[in-house]
Amino acid sequence: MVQPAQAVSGSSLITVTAPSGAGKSSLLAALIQADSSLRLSVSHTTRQPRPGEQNGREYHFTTVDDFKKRLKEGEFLEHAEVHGNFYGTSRVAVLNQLNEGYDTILEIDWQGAHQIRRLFPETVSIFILPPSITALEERLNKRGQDSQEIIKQRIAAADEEIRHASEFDYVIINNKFDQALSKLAAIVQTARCRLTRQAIKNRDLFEQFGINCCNNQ
Ligand SMILES: Nc1nc2c(ncn2[C@@H]2O[C@H](COP(=O)(O)OP(=O)(O)O)[C@@H](O)[C@H]2O)c(=O)[nH]1
Ligand SMILES: Nc1ncnc2c1ncn2[C@@H]1O[C@H](COP(=O)(O)OP(=O)(O)O)[C@@H](O)[C@H]1O
Repeated sequence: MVQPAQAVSGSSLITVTAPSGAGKSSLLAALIQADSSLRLSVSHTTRQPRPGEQNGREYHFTTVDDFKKRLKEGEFLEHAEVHGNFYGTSRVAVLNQLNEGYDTILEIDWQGAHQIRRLFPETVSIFILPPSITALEERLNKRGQDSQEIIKQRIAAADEEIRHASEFDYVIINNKFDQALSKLAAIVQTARCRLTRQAIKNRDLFEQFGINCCNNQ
């Protein structure tokens, strides 16, 4: 069986999924700050920017028409509708990052993680749980960036999202932030070793994904 794109350049592809407010963005920001060889993929979304969010940094913000056009043109490695908005991962951007030698994290919902797992079975998938639904609600309120209506919608969706946690390779409960961060860092490190070993076996994917050959294996 052909193996994942992460393998082709010796870089790893990892997915991180969590209900809104569980703390995935905060954990990933801290992880990436401490490790310059890790990169996050910047998704396209039709959601409205929150206060402080910058186009091209948190997301590439776009319209529904533009998103659908990109989708039709095959631009996305995976995509999903989440909380009434479209989200998608740019195929070219991810493959370029992997090619440049960056281990790449996709912060995507369970539907996207499912698509990535089907495309690249060796991808390591991580699900982050909040300690409780009450904590989730408190965190979304404390974050203070969404309306009460949106917060309610996200809390209501959390139950269904959490049902998918058992499909993931690893589940982390984000109760104490520093402990969750240590666990995430350890899992990412293990994933990188595993995926780099796998890379050596999968050179046939270079051509399939249009990736330049690398010299580091
Ligand atoms: N499938 C998929 N999901 C995404 C993508 N980008 C973000 N998401 C997910 O969309 C959901 C909503 O994200 P967002 O609106 O930023 O809200 P947040 O979860 O409260 O930070 C989260 O579950 C994200 O992981 C993507 O490119 N693809
Ligand atoms: N372990 C934690 N304990 C308390 N608050 C947290 C913890 N982790 C994250 N938060 C806070 O919860 C809120 C939501 O976190 P965020 O990273 O935006 O979640 P997500 O990206 O999953 O929607 C933020 O205000 C963040 O500072």
